[in-house]
Amino acid sequence: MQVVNDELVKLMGGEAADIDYSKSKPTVILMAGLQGVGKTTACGKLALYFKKKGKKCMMVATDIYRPAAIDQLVTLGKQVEVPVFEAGNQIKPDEIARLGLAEAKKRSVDILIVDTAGRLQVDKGMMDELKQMKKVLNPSEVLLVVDAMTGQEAAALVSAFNLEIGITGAILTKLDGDSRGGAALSVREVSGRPIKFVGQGESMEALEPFYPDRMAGRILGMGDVLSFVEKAQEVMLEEEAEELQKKIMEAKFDFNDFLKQTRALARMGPMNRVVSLLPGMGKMSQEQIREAEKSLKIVESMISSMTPKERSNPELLAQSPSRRRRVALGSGRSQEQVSQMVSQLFQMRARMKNLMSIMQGGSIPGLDNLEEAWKAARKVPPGTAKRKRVRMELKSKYSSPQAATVAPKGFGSR
Ligand SMILES: Nc1nc2c(ncn2[C@@H]2O[C@H](COP(=O)(O)OP(=O)(O)OP(=O)(O)O)[C@@H](O)[C@H]2O)c(=O)[nH]1
Repeated sequence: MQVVNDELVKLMGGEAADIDYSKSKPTVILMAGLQGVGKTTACGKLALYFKKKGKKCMMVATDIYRPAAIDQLVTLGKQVEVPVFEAGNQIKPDEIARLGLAEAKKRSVDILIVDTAGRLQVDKGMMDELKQMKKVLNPSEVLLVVDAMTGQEAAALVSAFNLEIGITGAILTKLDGDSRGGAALSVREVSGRPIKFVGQGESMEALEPFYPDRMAGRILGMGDVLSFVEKAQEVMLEEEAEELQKKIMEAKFDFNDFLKQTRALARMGPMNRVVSLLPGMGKMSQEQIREAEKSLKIVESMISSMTPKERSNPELLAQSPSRRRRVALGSGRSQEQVSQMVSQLFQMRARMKNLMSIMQGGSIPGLDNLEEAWKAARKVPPGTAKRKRVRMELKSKYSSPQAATVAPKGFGSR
């Protein structure tokens, strides 16, 4: 498995590839791809990504064929607060591009992102138009936007674009879908060019740099513990986590803590995406994940109809059938659902206490010293060979299938 993983990583370029910034402003990024792959959405996401890095951005709308395309980009521009240059749909795309570039220079913009029209399939007209725009713009990047759901035809598509106009990289979109992202292999293998970003949802925040090692883990169904930890750190402060760990140790985990956890989990992104990051959990079907989400909603509705005292003292509910009846009525659930939920909390307390006592001796079997190793990895400067080696060691140690412990039946599960 490790050998296959390493070969996949190599196949996809080894490590993340950054945008090639031009020496003189603006760095021009020309977006290309078939219709409906997510080019326009990717423009908005890229604009937000660079804006967060402190770059001054502007987008150019050159898709004069699809009626709503210009409005769509203008709307996305408003959403991410990045200006969009458009000149209606009566001027030729390369002329709009020329005017947009001039405007970007006037405003001394750092990054200019040019959206283009997609077609249902690769056609000569589309290629000629893109060639013309490339001549006008002389872009630093020509990014081919590929839908991750594309199957084997991705290879033909990538080579057509690369041969005709020459791409510098790709963006793989819709990775939040069921696909494992195998199209990533075609992009690199066929064009020799790196994937630079991945899109994981319709929202403007759902864009991340592409990490070959993480994608390899995903393709092999080994999850991606490192991305999971990063996401968890984004939604939960370290001190909160420590305070929670203390409560678990003392078997005092209550319904308030449970609510906090479910809300933190919701902030990490769509459940199917979060679950796919956990080793061994990739096998959960979409149906099971939807079931789990439904159970969480039911549990949350019952917790919300508890009094604050009951939330922090679940014993009150365990001892009083009338309290349980009131909660059932208040949440529109049955009394046995409330009783089951209360007893599951106590079971969870016992199980988590047991898990913690194992960890007290060092760590969870198979994930020993993950925290220390993780901290050490983050100290090594990114982009260095050492960092790559440390990440590969982390990866091999914590994301292999044997490290995957099947999660105990969760709270509210059937
Ligand atoms: N789930 C998901 N949907 C996406 C993603 N990126 C784009 N979409 C959706 O895919 C559809 C097409 O996106 P567009 O950005 O309009 O695609 P396009 O390539 O610009 O299409 P044309 O303008 O017709 O060429 C829209 O409904 C987007 O919301 C993604 O990463 N995940």
